[in-house]
Amino acid sequence: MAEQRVPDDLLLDVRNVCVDYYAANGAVHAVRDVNLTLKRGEILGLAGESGCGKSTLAFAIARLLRPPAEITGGEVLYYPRPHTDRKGSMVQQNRRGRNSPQEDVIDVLSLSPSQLRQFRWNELSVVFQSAMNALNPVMTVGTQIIDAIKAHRPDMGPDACRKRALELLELVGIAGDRIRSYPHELSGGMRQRAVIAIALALNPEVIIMDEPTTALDVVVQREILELISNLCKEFNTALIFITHDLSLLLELSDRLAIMYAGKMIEKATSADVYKHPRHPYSYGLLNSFPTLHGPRRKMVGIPGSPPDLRVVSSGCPFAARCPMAFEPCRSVTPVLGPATSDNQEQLVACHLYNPTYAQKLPGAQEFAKGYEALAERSLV
Ligand SMILES: Nc1ncnc2c1ncn2[C@@H]1O[C@H](COP(=O)(O)OP(=O)(O)OP(=O)(O)O)[C@@H](O)[C@H]1O
Repeated sequence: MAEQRVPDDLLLDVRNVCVDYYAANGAVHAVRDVNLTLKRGEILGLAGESGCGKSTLAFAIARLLRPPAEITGGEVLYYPRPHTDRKGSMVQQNRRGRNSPQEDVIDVLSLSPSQLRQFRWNELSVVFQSAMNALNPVMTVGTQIIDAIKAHRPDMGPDACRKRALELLELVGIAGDRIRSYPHELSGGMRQRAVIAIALALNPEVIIMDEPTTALDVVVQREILELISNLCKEFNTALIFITHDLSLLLELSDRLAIMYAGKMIEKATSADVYKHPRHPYSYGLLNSFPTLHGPRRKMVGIPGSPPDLRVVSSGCPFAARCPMAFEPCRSVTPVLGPATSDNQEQLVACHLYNPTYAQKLPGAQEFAKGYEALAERSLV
């Protein structure tokens, strides 16, 4: 059988990844057989309620998980740019597509500790939750940026490092004279910008940001999101942006991946999710947050809470909270597939779209009615 050609713009291919946390009262199956792809320069939003496995998946991709977490299956394949493309990579260039991506694919889960150190920062950097508190309080912002550069580019002299630090500060909108400022001398938004500067320091191909703006007020949050989006576009840096706020992701991301109970339940372009959130959970999540733009929507929320991730049962994990659940949802596990035959890009794991069970495609009205009825019942 002929080998399938890897698309030129493919950067990350996460295949069937499973992660468990081993606890005294049983293993928590936090990520269950997740597949995900990320293209070069793409902004992918990873959404889902608290505890659905977003951070665990991101940590698995970056190989940052520590015991009691264990990756129990799957692969994380990374397609680096050819070396010929990387000359002078400290100064960002227009990035080109690759000739033969199959040639030097990296299996992230099999990297040795020293290979991992190379991989992180150079190829992938991570901005954690409450990132602005990640800065060292007793070091100036400049020193912290320069240290990050020096650690990975020992060949760079002090002047070149300082020049690069100033360049990075300017990129994220911080005046150069702030290079001597300590974190406590900066506002929350500025600290967040400094953290982004560090993440960009070595010009990685992909940045993972896990709820980086939740501690900021809405206005500053929007400024930071705009900055992130502009920088990613300017340097063709791919981004996995994690948040539970789906409406925020609709504005920032090219594509969305929505998780529930450790599983991927919908994957689609942001435009498609905006028009038609296909999974009842995606609809509920979208209507749990107000939007600054777009049509006014009635906020309904999703009554109930996610299931115990220690239990493995058949059926849809969302069935117990789903306003549209019907018989097969409780016994047959849905798999991701196209929601409609005319759009192979919008994948949903829901029996409502399985012709074997369902007759008519549900629309926003049915979802809205369903959730309202559910909310009324949960008040009784
Ligand atoms: N050290 C741990 N031991 C046991 N279970 C854990 C541990 N860390 C996380 N979990 C469980 O793994 C599941 C996934 O957690 P994770 O933090 O990845 O979710 P999340 O979607 O990123 O949530 P949040 O937005 O709150 O960070 C949750 O059920 C959580 O309770």
